[in-house]
Amino acid sequence: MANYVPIYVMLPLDIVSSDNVLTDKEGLKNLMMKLKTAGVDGVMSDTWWGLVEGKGPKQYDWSAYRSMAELVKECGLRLQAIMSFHQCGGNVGDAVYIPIPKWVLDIGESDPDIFYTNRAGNRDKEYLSLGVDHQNIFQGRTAVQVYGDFMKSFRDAMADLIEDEVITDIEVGLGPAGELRYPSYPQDQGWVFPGIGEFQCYDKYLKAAFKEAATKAGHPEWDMPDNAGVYNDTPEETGFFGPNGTYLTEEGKFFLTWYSNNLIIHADDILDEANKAFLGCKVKLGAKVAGVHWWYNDSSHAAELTAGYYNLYVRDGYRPIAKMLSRHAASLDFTCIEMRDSEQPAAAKSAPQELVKQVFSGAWREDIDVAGENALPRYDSYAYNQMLLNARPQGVTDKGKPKMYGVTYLRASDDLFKEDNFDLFKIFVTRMHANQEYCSDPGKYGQELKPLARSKPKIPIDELLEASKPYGFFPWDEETDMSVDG
Ligand SMILES: OC[C@H]1O[C@H](O[C@H]2[C@H](O)[C@@H](O)[C@@H](O[C@H]3[C@H](O)[C@@H](O)[C@@H](O[C@H]4[C@H](O)[C@@H](O)[C@@H](O[C@H]5[C@H](O)[C@@H](O)[C@@H](O[C@H]6[C@H](O)[C@@H](O)[C@@H](O[C@H]7[C@H](O)[C@@H](O)[C@@H](O)O[C@@H]7CO)O[C@@H]6CO)O[C@@H]5CO)O[C@@H]4CO)O[C@@H]3CO)O[C@@H]2CO)[C@H](O)[C@@H](O)[C@@H]1O
Repeated sequence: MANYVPIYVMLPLDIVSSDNVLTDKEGLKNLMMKLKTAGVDGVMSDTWWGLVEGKGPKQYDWSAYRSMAELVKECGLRLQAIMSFHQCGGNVGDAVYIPIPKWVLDIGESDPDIFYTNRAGNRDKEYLSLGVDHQNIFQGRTAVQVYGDFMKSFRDAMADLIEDEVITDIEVGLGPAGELRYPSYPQDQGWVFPGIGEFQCYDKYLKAAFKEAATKAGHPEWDMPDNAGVYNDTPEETGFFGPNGTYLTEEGKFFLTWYSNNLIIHADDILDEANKAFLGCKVKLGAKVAGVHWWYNDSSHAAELTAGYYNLYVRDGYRPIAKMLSRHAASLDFTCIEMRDSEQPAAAKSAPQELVKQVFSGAWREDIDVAGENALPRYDSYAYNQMLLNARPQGVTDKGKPKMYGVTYLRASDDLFKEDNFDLFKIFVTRMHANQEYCSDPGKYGQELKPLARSKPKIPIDELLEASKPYGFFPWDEETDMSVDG
């Protein structure tokens, strides 16, 4: 079974209503039973902070999500639960609007700087700015404490389902769309693909933190960029990302290091809370990293930089993240594994295939597990074959390595269940399993769940950054040996 890659399917975003009720239990059960007939291993679902802690601080109501998780068990599936500390709405495919809790938004009324802010002063209410991670302003708690309490409450509410190994994965929400990133490309502020996006660090908390860092570095005169353009610019249109741009100067490098380090520290702190919350539980922690593939082939990697991934030809922006995850034994869940370079518009200088290779290679070098998702809904064999290739980049091997820890398909929908689409999807599932029967015991394919041990000691940021030295990629086959067409 060594080559078996488990496959999960994302549940619809709106299974729980805005008043925190599981609206169509029967319909959801049918959907899951249908997925079960395809042989999938499990499902992934958001658990929205805005719904569960919506009534007030620490007033958790898990009843709807418990019902959902019990259904998962009844259907013989496993559950990957997302700790969704973000808003639903504002990203590609967001069919419903679920804000963060009202009592938190109310705090934002008097202190709008709790939200990520672009240079023009626009606030993004999808997720709290990491600038307030350690600010004691949430009715006596810091943001990190609020996230930690939510996860402990989840563990208490779901203890039996964790014990029964129904809930096996915890995706820790670390930013907008649940991904570890800044909201640099918000559609509701006018961003369209493939705009370079904007830095989002102009709230008062992050501005003060930057001034302090620059002063400590002996440059009190350094400031955040004022020449990085606007959402839909190309790199050349800006002074920051253009040829010989500011990003290559000492001041630019200092800013980019600070901006991207913030994200790593943010994730490290919250994962530490997650580790404490799930200590001793047989679950795997995971963190999502967004597939920002546009402008990857431009020297500036502008879109990755504004998202907080300080990745250049001469600097690996992802492996330090993987190294940080290694201390929590967490998986890196990367989110554009279906895409091929040839499908992208030339003007976007996009390279999803190389990006996937880079991110996966870095993670495997740091000895952590890699999981993945498709970024956009796809039902065609090209997308499935690309996902299969990335799941086992060297095909079926004696040792079953390298291979992904799991793949989560985005997403269950009426389109997926159309006869032709679903028939192909079933073949895809079988191929993910390397043409083997569905297996209910992850131990048989080397993924036995062990009780979560305490995170290893903190790795100083300078040590994490040693991993930014670029290395080559792992060897990758040209095409999968498990094509859905075969
Ligand atoms: O429940 C869990 C979470 O779920 C949601 O978050 C997930 C999110 O939904 C995912 O997209 C993913 O997030 C990332 C992703 O990793 C990043 O790569 C990035 O996505 C960008 C994408 O990579 C870019 O290519 C670009 O996409 C644009 C695309 O390139 C354009 O061509 C166009 O696509 C249109 C297409 O032109 C149009 O024909 C049609 O196509 C569909 C077709 O109609 C249909 O028949 C079928 O064949 O499928 C076709 C493909 O969908 O519609 C397309 C879509 O409108 O526009 C695209 C959008 O501009 O930009 C993308 C960014 O906008 O960024 C994503 C967000 O960070 O993973 C997330 C995490 O799981 C929820 O948002 C979360 O709240 C939940 O927690």
